Amino acid sequence: SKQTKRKGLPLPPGPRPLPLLGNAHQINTSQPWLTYAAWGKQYGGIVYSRLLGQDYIIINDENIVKTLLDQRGAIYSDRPVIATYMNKMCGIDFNTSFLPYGDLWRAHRKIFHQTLREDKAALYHDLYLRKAHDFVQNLINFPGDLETHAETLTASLIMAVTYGYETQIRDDPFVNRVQGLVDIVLQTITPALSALLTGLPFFERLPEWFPGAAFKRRSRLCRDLSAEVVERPFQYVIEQMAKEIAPQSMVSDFHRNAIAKGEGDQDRVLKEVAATVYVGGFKTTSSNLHSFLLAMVLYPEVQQRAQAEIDAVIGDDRLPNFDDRAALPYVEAICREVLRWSPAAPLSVPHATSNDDTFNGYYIPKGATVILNAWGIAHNEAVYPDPFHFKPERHFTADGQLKDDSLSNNLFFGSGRRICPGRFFAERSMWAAIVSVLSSIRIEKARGPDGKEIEVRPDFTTGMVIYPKPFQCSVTSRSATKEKLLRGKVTA
Ligand code: HEM
Repeated sequence: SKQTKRKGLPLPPGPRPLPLLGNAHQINTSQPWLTYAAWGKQYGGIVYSRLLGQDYIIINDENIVKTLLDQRGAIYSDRPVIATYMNKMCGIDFNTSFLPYGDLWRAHRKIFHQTLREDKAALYHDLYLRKAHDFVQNLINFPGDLETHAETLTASLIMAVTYGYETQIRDDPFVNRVQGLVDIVLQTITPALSALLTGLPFFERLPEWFPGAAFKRRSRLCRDLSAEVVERPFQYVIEQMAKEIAPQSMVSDFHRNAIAKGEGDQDRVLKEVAATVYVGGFKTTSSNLHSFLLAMVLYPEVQQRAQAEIDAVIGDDRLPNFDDRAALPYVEAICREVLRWSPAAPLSVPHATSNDDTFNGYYIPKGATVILNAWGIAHNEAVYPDPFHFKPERHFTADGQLKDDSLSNNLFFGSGRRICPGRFFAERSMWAAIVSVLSSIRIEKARGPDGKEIEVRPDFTTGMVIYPKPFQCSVTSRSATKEKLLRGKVTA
């Protein structure tokens, strides 16, 4: 056919006809990355499939990810048209993540680069630690609500770094508004839309997906909420700046510079970028923290080894800080293993080609959705033996050195020009939370009334972003001194 013969080259191999919908039993509908990984084994590192007239290229190999998404960034940096459409439907047109590859997207990335690149993300070290200490105290006081604590930590970090705004522990007006918007977005990103984004359904049968009355109501609510999410916190910073009491933040930083350079007209883009931080950073970061807690419950020997490392370096009379980071390689390996063991975005965020291309003798059509199967790569036993086992040791060389890799330069933050611009901030806030938890508390399986341990299974939700299903655990303080130190740092 015309499709397969263009340039005389075949499309990459893949299942034909696609065993889809009619043959739903052949695919795993709740974890499409499993199906993609199986296709990877059968057809190779690059696979072609087609759904509802759309071309999908699925990549199951890290080297191919680098070659295409990274080295051929000029072709592989667009987003699928359906993603842009989804932004509109959810009332979040401001969202950088789904903007088409073009000038507006470039203006967004420029602001991210100026405010959250590595040296800028490092300006907030005290903040990451202070919020991490609040997190540990919440875990000690209310161990039954891990997910809420992970989300509270993430929300308060995001609001502080973006706007210099200190959130209230409960019912914060800004957080509630953004949370409302995130909830609507999650409701709107139905399984059907996810299917179009990722090429495989997250559902058994094709449901109704076209906008009905409920959807129209929702989208009006979305637009109102969205306008507030973009405007209100920004105005807050401008007011704080006028009173000269605005702390360091992404918005105050950029705004001050822009005014100094006579570029005050960048405000609209700045507002949109700031509002995007929540959309991009909230569920992903809290998912990783939640997975870390789950791993610690399931792998007590890993927890003990990390605690021994921390105790040897830090002792009992202070808490860890960023100066200790290089001396704690095992903690570093735990952070890497969290990202690998349970990638928060198992299929990353889909890219799209803005031109035809050829690769290894295959034809890659323009407009194809390109999927990075992050979960599949992370669980390829040829690269990561015993892939379901949480094993920080795998990040060390045979002679005991931490492998030459950095946490932020990691496939699980995506690849190429669209790579996650929040990775330096995410990486540092994750490290601060993980090292603070390990140094101050012990997390274990909870015990039932019969005194027996309550079993915990590593079960995860499904969707574009995944996180552990609720599990029980017990939390105990490791040291009275550290508990006091934690409290000493807490803001009223
Ligand atoms: C551990 C936490 C996080 C993980 C695992 C993560 C992961 C990702 C991934 C996989 C992508 C897609 C990259 C690609 O298309 O190749 C992405 C994009 C993005 N992330 Fe993150 N992210 C995290 C935290 C954050 C934070 C804290 C922010 C905000 C500061 C953020 C903002 C964004 C934005 C704006 C994009 C879209 C970039 C674009 O389309 O150009 N992320 N992230």
